[in-house]
Amino acid sequence: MNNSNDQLIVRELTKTFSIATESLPILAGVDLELSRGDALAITGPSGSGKSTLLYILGVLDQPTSGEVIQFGQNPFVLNAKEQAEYRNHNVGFIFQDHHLMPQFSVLENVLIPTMVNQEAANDAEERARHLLERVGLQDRMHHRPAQISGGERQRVAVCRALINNPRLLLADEPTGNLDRTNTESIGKLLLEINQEQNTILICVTHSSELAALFPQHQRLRDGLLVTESV
Ligand SMILES: Nc1ncnc2c1ncn2[C@@H]1O[C@H](COP(=O)(O)OP(=O)(O)OP(=O)(O)O)[C@@H](O)[C@H]1O
Repeated sequence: MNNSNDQLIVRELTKTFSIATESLPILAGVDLELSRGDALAITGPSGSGKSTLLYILGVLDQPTSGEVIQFGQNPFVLNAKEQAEYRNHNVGFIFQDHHLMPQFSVLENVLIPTMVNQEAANDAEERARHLLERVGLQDRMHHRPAQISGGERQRVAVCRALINNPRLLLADEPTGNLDRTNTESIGKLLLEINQEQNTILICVTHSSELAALFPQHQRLRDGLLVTESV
């Protein structure tokens, strides 16, 4: 039986943006249930609300209505400071653009999220080194982001997302700037790490090649998630 402490549960989630007097419904009742170890790719047309959904799941935006329970907790009842702590402890983000700090080394970039997490800071450097070794960057730790390749930069971003041991890993078009070979290798890396660290992995992508690697695939259409046959 599934334990709700290990689950992400979304029921009837809606999101409507209001611009002046216009209201723009984007998510129209999304249902989703995932457990630790699950990996889901979400595809859908441009503007269908994929990033909006991911931002809500990452507690970076509020739903308009509906229920979101993550690991037995509703993060939307928390105040802003508590939400920031919740995100830091539970959620890892990977974006299309790596957002690495150019003036810091690869190792320092991976350590940034530990600076506000005292608990994680203890053995942080050892874990950062271990993660960078895990993704094959043991010889690039002291390079600056400009001194490594695009695929390597995205591997650093993966390590940075993992440094606080998140239970939920969210990737928004993580291979959008990469070629086919790097797309496949980042996709496989995310899926291997998802299994090794028992995370819930959700990846939004336009790449059908990347989505095809995932054991679960849903499409966002007309504000709803629809299962795609694999
Ligand atoms: N803060 C906002 N205020 C108003 N409208 C917004 C806001 N954020 C997103 N939208 C609108 O919501 C819709 C969905 O945007 P979203 O970025 O989630 O789509 P997407 O499926 O991720 O698109 P893409 O594949 O092009 O990245 C878009 O039409 C966008 O203009």
